[in-house]
Amino acid sequence: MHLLMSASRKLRLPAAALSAAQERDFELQAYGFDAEPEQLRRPRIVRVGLIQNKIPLPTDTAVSVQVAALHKRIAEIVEVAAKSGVNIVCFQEAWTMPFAFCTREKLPWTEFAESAEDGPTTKFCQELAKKYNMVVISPILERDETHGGTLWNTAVVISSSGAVLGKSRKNHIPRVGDFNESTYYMEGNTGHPVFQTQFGAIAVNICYGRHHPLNWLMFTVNGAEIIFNPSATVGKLSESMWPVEARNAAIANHCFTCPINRVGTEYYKNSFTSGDGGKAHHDFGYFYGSSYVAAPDGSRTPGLSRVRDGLLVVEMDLNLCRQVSDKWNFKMTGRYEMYADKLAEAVQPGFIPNIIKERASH
Ligand SMILES: NC(=O)NCCC(=O)O
Repeated sequence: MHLLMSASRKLRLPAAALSAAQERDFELQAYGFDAEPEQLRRPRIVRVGLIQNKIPLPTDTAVSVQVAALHKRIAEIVEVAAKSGVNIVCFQEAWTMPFAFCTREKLPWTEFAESAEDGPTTKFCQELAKKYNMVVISPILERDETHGGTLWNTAVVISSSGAVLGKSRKNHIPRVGDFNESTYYMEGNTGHPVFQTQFGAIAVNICYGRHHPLNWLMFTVNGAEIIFNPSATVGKLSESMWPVEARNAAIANHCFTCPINRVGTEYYKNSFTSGDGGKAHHDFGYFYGSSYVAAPDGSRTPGLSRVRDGLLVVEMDLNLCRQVSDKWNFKMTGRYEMYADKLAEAVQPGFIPNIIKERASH
């Protein structure tokens, strides 16, 4: 056997899970990654579930009705995740709402915001977590009443006990295409938290943070073994980058990465523009799904559908992270002290870039 040649293999799921997925009209795929046996550590096997979905109702439906429909849809998919043995489930970015930030309108979209600590969606997820002994990662639009009712793009992490373990706010806010999110919330202030769960050390790098290699790095500096990347992104803009970035992050940081994207096209009654000379339009384009999991050795699962709701179940042995690290030594060979010193200089106003030029000859 080749050392550390883990490729994703197909995983068999219970017939009850497969038939429920078919009845409920979503794709169900399952894969596994292996690691070498070790003498001193037992395998650390964990199953993650990635859920991608379209919004079930038109965007001009009453806010509470849209939220209730999304709760219902997710509950029926999570039930299948439980039947499939999932230990940690993650939903897509801002999963309780249409991705309406393109519009720049405040109402009704800001009404989707909820408390991360005790909002109705967090309570809903706490029930799921307790019922299925599952860690739930719930990315929502957060309203922070303690700080003037400010909005944030936040992933709430709920332990399998049902307790809120904490939250991780989106560090990088896009200013590209129709992603007009900077109208609503600021760059997150929670840093790079890692949540120690009974199934492993996990972190959440929300959507656009995917394009920032140092953002991934910092989560693993804090010890993340699995980094979830709940996203909302569209075909024309990012589909060529999607298969590369999270996979590269898994390799560069000796961890598993789990990018998730929503599906479908969301239509808005009022047209909007985004300052790029384009005609006013009513939608973002299509969200292309394609959620997948990448492993530290560079292998990955196939992606879910580009158009259908889906649940991707992936079993992994977390021992693979240290095995790949011991082989490639990126953490050991990284010159972090050199980068840290130089970056500290580079962010100062008086910084002079180190560029060596040929002297003019006379
Ligand atoms: N939701 C979000 O940050 N989207 C930005 C576009 C992208 O990162 O592909």
